[in-house]
Amino acid sequence: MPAAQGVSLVGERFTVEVGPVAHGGHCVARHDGQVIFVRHALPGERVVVAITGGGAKSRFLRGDVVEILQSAPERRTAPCRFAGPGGCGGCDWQHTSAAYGRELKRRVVAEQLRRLAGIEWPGDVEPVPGDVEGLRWRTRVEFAAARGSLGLRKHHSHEVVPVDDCLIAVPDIAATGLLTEPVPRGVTGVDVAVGSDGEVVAVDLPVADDEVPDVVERVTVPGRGARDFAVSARGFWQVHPGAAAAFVAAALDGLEPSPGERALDLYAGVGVFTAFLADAVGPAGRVLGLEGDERAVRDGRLNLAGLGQASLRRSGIGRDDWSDALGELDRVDLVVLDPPRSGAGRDVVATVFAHEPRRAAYIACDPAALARDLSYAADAGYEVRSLRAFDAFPMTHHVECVAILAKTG
Ligand SMILES: C[S@@+](CC[C@H](N)C(=O)[O-])C[C@H]1O[C@@H](n2cnc3c(N)ncnc32)[C@H](O)[C@@H]1O
Repeated sequence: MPAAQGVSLVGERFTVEVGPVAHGGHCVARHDGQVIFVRHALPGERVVVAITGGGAKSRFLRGDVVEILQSAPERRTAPCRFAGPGGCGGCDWQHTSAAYGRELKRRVVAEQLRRLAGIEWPGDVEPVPGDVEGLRWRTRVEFAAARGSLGLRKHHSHEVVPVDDCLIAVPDIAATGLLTEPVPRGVTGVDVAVGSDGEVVAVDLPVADDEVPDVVERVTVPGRGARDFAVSARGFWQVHPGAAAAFVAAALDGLEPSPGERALDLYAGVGVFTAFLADAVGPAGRVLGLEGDERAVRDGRLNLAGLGQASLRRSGIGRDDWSDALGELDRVDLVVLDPPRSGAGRDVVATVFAHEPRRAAYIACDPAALARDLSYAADAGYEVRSLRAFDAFPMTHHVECVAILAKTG
């Protein structure tokens, strides 16, 4: 531990009153004035917490609940036997219902928007259509190998907890038998993806990108039809089967694209927004998707075959000369921004809004990054017209937002 953090407090136990939920899957408590981010707690509980990180002079400590002295009414026994202190780090909120998990996420989204963007958000976190109590939804899982078997990592650790099932994963994943079979020598992990047609692809790691097969993902958007997307079994794809369609519907409902409009899809992946936008703007319109990953661009071009008004270019958004690519469009009416967890950042946001789009849809997997980018958009003269949040990762702290922006005023 760095000297600046003082004497390590790891292993110490303190009795604390648990305060509000915080971004990251924990609640805030205090001991002797020092903040502790407590996992496996719920607001309003009185618990004994064992410190797992930090020292006497640290800005904050981390800890796990090891005893519950007074439980919250929303607490339940985790359905998964691998969840909990010292267990698998994949889920944060197994010890409550999916509905209360959404309430906790609502508080986090509202707090991030208020604190970082000065926005009061009155919304709720919506379940993704088709979700059943937050279990058995995940269609892609990365298992790590250790001591001859597969498992999932502990929170903030490389240590692997062997598992024979994962209750948030679709049943087809455990049904492969992989989790109970010995792992061959040299295999460091297995990535499993289940396509929407039920095909299960398991890829031993390490592997070269080019050797990873595609799976097919069908996206059906009410009122906008169905499209199939080929995507690498290790490439980016929404892991909740209802998520991609829910986000496309929310984005396009907010953008209200018209025939002939010009649209930009930034961080386009394998082209899911590009394709549905292309359908909406029609042959007289134009859609340009930009994506940095070579394999995603290759798959995306195949997915867009037959849509003459759509193109996908490889571009490192925010890196050298990326904005030159925008010259392919004679104007920008609509924008979709779907950046990675770190957000788009001030420069990308400023560049995009300098084109004065009629509307933009921002799809965000991190509410703090979203709030920061919305504040940059406000500096560029754009305000939030609507913001929906989706529980696309039940039982975890992750939450996805779709914000629609238009010119202020
Ligand atoms: C959250 S995913 C969204 C993908 C796609 N819109 C979808 O819904 O399937 C973010 C995408 O941004 C890409 N990406 C990350 N950083 C990038 C950058 N600087 N320039 C271009 N693409 C980037 C990733 O490869 C990934 O495909």
